[in-house]
Amino acid sequence: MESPRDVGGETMEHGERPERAEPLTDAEREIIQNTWVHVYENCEDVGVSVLIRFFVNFPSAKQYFSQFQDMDDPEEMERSVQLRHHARQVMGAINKVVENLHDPEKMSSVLALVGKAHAVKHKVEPMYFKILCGVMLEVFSEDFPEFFTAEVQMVWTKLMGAVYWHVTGAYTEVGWVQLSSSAV
Ligand code: HEM
Repeated sequence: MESPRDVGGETMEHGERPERAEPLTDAEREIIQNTWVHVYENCEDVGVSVLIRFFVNFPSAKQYFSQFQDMDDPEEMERSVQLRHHARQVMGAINKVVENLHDPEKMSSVLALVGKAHAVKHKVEPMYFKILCGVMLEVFSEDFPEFFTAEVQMVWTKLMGAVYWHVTGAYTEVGWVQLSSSAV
């Protein structure tokens, strides 16, 4: 099991929520949009790789998925319809965020919806979002080393910090109280 990459912001368990997500500059937005194009062209493959890495390294995250909670074999996971479906959903939501970087309200409403659904419907421990954001960055950087230079990775870390900030904001709004440190 690996320790999660830090995508910025303190965990909710520590109760130290930054007042706002660090805003992106115009140049940073452009960097994200230019690099995302390459990732999104391979949306499904990259999304599936991200989720397999996530579930292999953090097996407790499988508990929320009825169809593969008992699966350990990455090849079997790759064939799971539910995993592939969630990979598309995750990548689709990130695409919406990237498309709306210039519109903070839209970006925040997209992520608030994601946060609310995961808190209320799926009851996912929010710490897993931080972990998954870190895994996304790791896989994007490994799969597209020519685009994800150190500078680009830093900008993406900032975006992932914003994603986590908005998602956890929605958890707070719906009164999430199930705080535990069992995620890692
Ligand atoms: C940036 C991270 C994530 C994004 C953008 C995302 C996006 C989505 C979307 C758009 C849906 C469908 C909407 C809905 O059900 O209302 C969904 C469903 C779901 N998500 Fe996520 N998700 C993320 C992270 C996670 C994590 C970390 C977990 C658990 C460890 C998780 C577990 C689930 C489950 C269990 C479902 C329902 C799946 C099903 O019905 O087959 N998600 N996700």
